Amino acid sequence: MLRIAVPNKGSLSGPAADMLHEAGYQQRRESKELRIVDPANDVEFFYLRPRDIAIYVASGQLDIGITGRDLLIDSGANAEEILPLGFARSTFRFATKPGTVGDDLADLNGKTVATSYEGIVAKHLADNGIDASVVHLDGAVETAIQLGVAQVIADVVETGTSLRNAGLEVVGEPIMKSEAVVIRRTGADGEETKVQQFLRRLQGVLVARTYVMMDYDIRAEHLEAAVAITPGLEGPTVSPLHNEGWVAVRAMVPAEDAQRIMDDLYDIGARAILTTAIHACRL
Ligand SMILES: Nc1ncnc2c1ncn2[C@@H]1O[C@H](COP(=O)(O)OP(=O)(O)OP(=O)(O)O)[C@@H](O)[C@H]1O
Ligand SMILES: O=P(O)(O)OC[C@H]1O[C@H](OP(=O)(O)OP(=O)(O)O)[C@H](O)[C@@H]1O
Ligand SMILES: [Mg+2]
Repeated sequence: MLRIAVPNKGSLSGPAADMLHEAGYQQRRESKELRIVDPANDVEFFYLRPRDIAIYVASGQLDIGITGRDLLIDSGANAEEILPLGFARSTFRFATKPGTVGDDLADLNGKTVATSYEGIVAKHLADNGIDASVVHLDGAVETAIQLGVAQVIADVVETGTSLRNAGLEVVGEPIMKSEAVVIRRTGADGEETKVQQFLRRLQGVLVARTYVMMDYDIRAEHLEAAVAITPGLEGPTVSPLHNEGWVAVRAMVPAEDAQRIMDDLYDIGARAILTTAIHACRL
């Protein structure tokens, strides 16, 4: 049975459960459940603190886990990212009160940096030869500056609202970009067939979320121009129509471009242009 770690709280937990549900896996019914078995899919899910997931996966007790890239790197655990999942996207940045330090990393010399991600910050400072102290806080680190615990913070930024509310601004280059990822113990090869099947299911959800199916009719002489607009994945399906000189074309297109593609197809003579959602797929 495949043993999988899933975030039990925080920004990762809801979207991770939604994605697993869309991939056809049973998920827990209430938030206090710490473990469930999905016998139909031969999978066992463990609901763990996001920060601990890389440690469990690295220990070899769990085959795979879903966590944040930043949490994986911060943990220093012997696990690696095998599939990015496109949700819980964030940037990890330094921030401070305006005027405290400039954009040069060297300005952090001698300063105190508060963060919940001590591993990432200490390594970044050391790699860049900066001599700054790091104070570990569990969360709400934006307040550390007002309360005098640090002059600088390093934290997850998504919309920037938390920083603005605390009267802070980002300084320097982003330290890293993060999103939810599937992780596995570095070099692991156990349960290979089941792991690959699990990854294909999640990839199927990612594709279903990012592509739509587009169908249209076009005169045969404009087909090449239409195929250039909708090349599909392995080339579009082209079928003859009952009306001589016309063909029907079917191709997957990126959902975010669908409206522009429909305009472009219309302009070269395509008609009866339809888009439909993809609910699941295996590429
Ligand atoms: N506002 C946010 N937007 C997007 N991703 C976020 C946000 N806050 C945290 N994350 C991501 O979520 C993961 C951290 O999850 P974790 O559950 O530890 O913290 P959290 O979501 O801040 O929850 P909490 O601190 O309430 O427990 C990291 O990968 C981080 O990049
Ligand atoms: O840029 P924003 O959209 O404001 O998002 C970033 C904020 O979200 C997270 O905080 P959370 O609410 O999880 O609280 P925490 O600091 O206690 O983790 C993160 O730690 C930042 O504070
Ligand atoms: Mg948080």
